[in-house]
Amino acid sequence: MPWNDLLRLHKQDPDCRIAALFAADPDRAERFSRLFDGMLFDFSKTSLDDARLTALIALTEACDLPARREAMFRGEKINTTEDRAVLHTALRAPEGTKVLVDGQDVMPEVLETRARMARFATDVRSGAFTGAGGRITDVINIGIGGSDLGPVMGTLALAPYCDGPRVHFVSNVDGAQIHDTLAGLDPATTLVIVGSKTFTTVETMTNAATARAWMGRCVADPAAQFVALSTSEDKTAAFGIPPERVFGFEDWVGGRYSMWGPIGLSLMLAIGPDDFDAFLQGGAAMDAHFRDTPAAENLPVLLALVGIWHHQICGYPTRAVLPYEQRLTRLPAYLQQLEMESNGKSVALDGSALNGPSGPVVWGEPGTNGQHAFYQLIHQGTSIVPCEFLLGARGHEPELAHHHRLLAANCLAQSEALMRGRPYEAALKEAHAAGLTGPRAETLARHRTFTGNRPSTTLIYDLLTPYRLGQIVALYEHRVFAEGVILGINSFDQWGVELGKELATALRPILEGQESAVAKDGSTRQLVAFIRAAHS
Ligand SMILES: O=P(O)(O)OC[C@H]1O[C@](O)(CO)[C@@H](O)[C@@H]1O
Repeated sequence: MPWNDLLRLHKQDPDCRIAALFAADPDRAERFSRLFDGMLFDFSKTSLDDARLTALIALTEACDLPARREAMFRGEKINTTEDRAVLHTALRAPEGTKVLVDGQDVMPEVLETRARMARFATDVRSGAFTGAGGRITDVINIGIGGSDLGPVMGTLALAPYCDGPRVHFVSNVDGAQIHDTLAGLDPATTLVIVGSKTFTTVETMTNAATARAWMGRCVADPAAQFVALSTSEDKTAAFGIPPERVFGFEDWVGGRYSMWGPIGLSLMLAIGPDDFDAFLQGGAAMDAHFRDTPAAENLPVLLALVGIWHHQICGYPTRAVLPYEQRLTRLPAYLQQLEMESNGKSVALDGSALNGPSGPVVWGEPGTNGQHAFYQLIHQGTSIVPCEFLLGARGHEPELAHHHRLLAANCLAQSEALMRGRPYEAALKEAHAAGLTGPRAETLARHRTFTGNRPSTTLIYDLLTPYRLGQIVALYEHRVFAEGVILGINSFDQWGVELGKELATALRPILEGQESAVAKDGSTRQLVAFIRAAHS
């Protein structure tokens, strides 16, 4: 039983010193790192050794990960609760690939939509497509969750490649966001993209209606400057967007896996179809690697296994994602949806209660900013937080290479400090050297002691190009899938978001004063009363 083996291996040496593993094995860094297509995943600063890694790999065999993976790529309906295939990989598959769903090759339609998107993006970027006031200067992507986070994250990440119209994102139903976004824009030169898989999400439809009313005040035919991205042609037509500006996709693309197709249109408009193609190629390269590489060499599988070691076996409750890459500032938020909406479940695929913990809490912030905020807890708090560092070896600003050297030095210093720590004796010596003596020196030394032995991994690559971003996003997608398979979870549904939506619908007439709050609990009644009072 691999789970029992893993628990036993952890129990045998729960405080195994990572630094001692390095001391015992001069080749540890190489042996616990994997290089793939320009990126190096270094997991040597963890407490994994050969036996532990072998037991983790046995997990992938016990759940038959290779067969499950093939089932996904082959278009089988592995999202069983929604009876859907899971084929976001088709969106980035190269021409010539065949992908069957219910016996039908979906690739001709995928490629046709990709080509239509490229033609439209080229027209907008060149000025061939205009608004009522001429060339499009600004694009607003209205969408939420998977219809927002991927394009926002990608557009920020690839800022050096953005040479199209300015792209803005509105997701929150809080009117403050659309108000502040529209405030600086000219409706006559703005294009509005409404991105929603279902075209029913209340936040998106509310924002879309507000944007249409705003545009309608200056533009005779506002629908002419609207684009829809959705699986639902009926609903986009009912909203008044003509079919030539609707880019459709199928229900086998999950919202949080959808930035590779129509939902990525805002990114394509920003960086252009060629760079968007490079992004797809990076994703496809990671697909081929994930599909064809044995577990011990397979980057997404190894990321999943290291995560399982830390969360399910060592019991560390959260994981920090720390990009030393300011332009990946929204990567942690993107990964929160990808990982927590996918694997935050307590029921296994067969409907039974999950046998152990689900996926962990994922959080983070770019370095070096985080160092001056929450790293204190990471270094000295009582909870151990495994850290995932990401670092580009080069930046896009050669004239600012000294900034980048400092950035890289900080990233490397953090993982070194987390592992090495500073023993009490060293802290005491420093206190003595600073002229302190007796109990004062000892107390200060205790405050300045770092236990160390805190695990981290580093994903390092040359430069954050569109191709590289594609690899990184697909790497994390497959990591989530591999983790879900090992835990026995369906990573592709999200029933846990439904109840809040239903209750919000019921609360709306109560807040409007049309219905009574009497059936609500005391806290909800009190909050309703406070809001109503503020409006009276
Ligand atoms: O694209 P849609 O259908 O508007 O959904 C937006 C988001 O809402 C969710 O369904 C959760 O409420 C996400 O899974 C999805 O990404």
